[in-house]
Amino acid sequence: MSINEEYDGAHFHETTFTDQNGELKTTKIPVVQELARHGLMNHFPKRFIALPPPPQEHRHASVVSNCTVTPPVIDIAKLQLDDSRGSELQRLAMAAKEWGVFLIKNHGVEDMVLDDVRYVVKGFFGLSFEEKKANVGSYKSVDNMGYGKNFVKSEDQPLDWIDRLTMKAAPVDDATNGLFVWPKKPANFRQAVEKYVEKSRKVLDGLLQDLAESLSLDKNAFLQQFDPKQSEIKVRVNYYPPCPRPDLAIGIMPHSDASSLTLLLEFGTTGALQVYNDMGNWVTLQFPDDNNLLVNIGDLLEIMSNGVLKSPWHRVRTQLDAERFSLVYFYNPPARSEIEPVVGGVSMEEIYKKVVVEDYVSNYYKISPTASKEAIMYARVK
Ligand SMILES: O=C(O)CCC(=O)C(=O)O
Ligand SMILES: [Fe+2]
Repeated sequence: MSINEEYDGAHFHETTFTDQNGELKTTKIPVVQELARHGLMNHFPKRFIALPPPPQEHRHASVVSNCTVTPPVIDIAKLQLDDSRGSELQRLAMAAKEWGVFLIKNHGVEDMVLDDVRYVVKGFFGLSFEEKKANVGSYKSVDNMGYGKNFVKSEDQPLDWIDRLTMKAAPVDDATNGLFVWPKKPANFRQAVEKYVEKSRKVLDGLLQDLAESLSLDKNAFLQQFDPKQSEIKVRVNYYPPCPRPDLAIGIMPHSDASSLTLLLEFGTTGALQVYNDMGNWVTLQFPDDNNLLVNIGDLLEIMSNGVLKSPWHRVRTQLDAERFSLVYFYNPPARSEIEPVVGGVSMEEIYKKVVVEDYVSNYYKISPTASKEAIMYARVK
C-alpha cells in the first residue's frame, strides 16, 4: 500500500460537527492507538498528514528551528519563605510574561498522588478499545467531552495523532456531575484524578495570588474572579502513541488554551510539547523531573490581566518510538460569571473587555481550530 492509500482500520470514534454551511455532519475518526498497533510505516493514513501553517502574525518567519529547552522552574517552597519570596516572585513574573509557561517544583502535590494518576490513566489506555467504549459514556450534546474526540470541523482537515478522554471535575454539583464520562475502569480512576485535582487546585489558587502580586496588583485581583464551588475544572487525558511518521503527523495542532490556567502532568516520555516564541520558532519543552508540573497561561487569564500575561501558542509533536501521556487540567472561573480585565499596575490602556466565561469558551470551540491566535479577538476592545 502506498502512502496515499487509506488504511481501513476497524476502530473508529464517531463525532458530530456543524460544517461551514451550518449542516450537522457525522464523521468517523480512526482510533490512533489502534492504528499504531498496526505499524503503518508504509501506508500511513493520509487523514493524519498535517502541514500546519505558521500563525498569521509570523507568516514571514523563515527559519523554523527545533531547539529543546527547559522552561523556567518556579520553586513553590521559595514563594512561601519570607527571605526568598521577593526574588521568586520576580522570576515568576518574568516566566509568566515572557514565556507564558513554566514548571513548578516543591508544589506539595505528593508523589503518591501523581503515581496514582499515572497508574489509572495507563490502566484506562491499557484496556481494549471495546472495553474503553463500554465503560465511558458521552455527553451527546456537549462538544469535546468524553472519549476520543478532537477539534473536528470537516472531513478533510488533518487529524491529530492523539486519543483523548475529557471529563468535568467541577463544579461537582453540576447536573451531569461528570458521571457519564468518568471511566468505570480502572475502578479507582475517578477517585485518583479527583484527589489530584483537589490537591493541585490549592496550588493554582496560590499561584493566582502570586501572579497578581508579581504584577504589582492586588493579591486577589485574579483569584476573586473564581469561586470555591462554581469554578469550572475540565480534566483531559491525552494519549500519544508512538508515531511511525513524526515528519508527517502532529500530536495536537497549534492552539492556545481557552482556560485561565492550565496545569499539565506529562509521563511516558518528555520533549514533545512545543511553544511558539517571538522569533517565530517552535521550541520543544523538556521536563527535568517527572514530578514537575507545567503551568500555562490560558486566554481567559490573558484577558483578565488585560494582555500583560499572554497565553502561549503551542502544539505537540509526535515521536517515533515513544508513547506519551499528559493529564491536562483547565481551571476557569464560574461558567456564567463575567470576567473583568484588571487595568492598573503595568497596564493602563484597556486592551480587553469584560466577557462571560461560557460565551468566550463556546466561541473558542466554535471557531477552533484556527491557523493563528484568533479566538481571543472576541474579547478585544475594538
Ligand atoms: O500534551 C501536552 O503536552 C499538551 C496538551 C494540550 O496542549 C492540550 O490538551 O490543550
Ligand atoms: Fe493546550
